[in-house]
Amino acid sequence: MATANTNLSAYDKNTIPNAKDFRFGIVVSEWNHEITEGMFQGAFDALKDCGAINENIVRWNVPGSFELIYGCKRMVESYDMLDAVIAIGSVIQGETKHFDYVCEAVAQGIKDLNVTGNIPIIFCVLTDNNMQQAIDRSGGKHGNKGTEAAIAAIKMAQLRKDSRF
Ligand SMILES: Nc1c(NC[C@H](O)[C@H](O)[C@H](O)CO)[nH]c(=O)[nH]c1=O
Ligand SMILES: CC(=O)[C@@H](O)COP(=O)(O)O
Repeated sequence: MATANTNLSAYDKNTIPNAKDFRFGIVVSEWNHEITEGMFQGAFDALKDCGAINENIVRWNVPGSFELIYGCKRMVESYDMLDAVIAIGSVIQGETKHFDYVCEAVAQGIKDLNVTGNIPIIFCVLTDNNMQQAIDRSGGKHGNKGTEAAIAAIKMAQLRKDSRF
């Protein structure tokens, strides 16, 4: 099912673990900042709504989506108590192949962090054909990808905790 048939902000709190004891990192790309701020707000609000406290949510900014990889890596290295990190970016198709390289790099880079690291890194990067698609997915008619990412972060934090021996 495509996002057009889904509301990215829809969640049932009864099915989500309480987040009050978890610590979250959020790394936000400044490219297309009106879009990434919308997703940051969606993520922050959902974490709070599910029980997370302000003191347990740390935010860093990076210049573009390509830098999310290093930003997430350094954040995990700098804070030893994080339970999940959300990488927020918005890549919008331009005239050249730059879009493909940035999208490919950030997806592979964040995948690599998940494979090699111990902290789940959530992929909250919109890869849109145009600005309208980005608006629709960052608090617009299709909801907010940031909300969806926050719910994924809570579920993965719980999975990580439950999977410890
Ligand atoms: N065009 C977009 C970019 N480009 C910038 C790169 O992410 C990167 O910051 C630069 O190449 C320096 O390493 N970034 C986005 O997040 N969104 C775009 O649409
Ligand atoms: C996604 C991009 O990297 C991008 O918007 C760059 O635009 P262009 O390909 O026109 O230089």
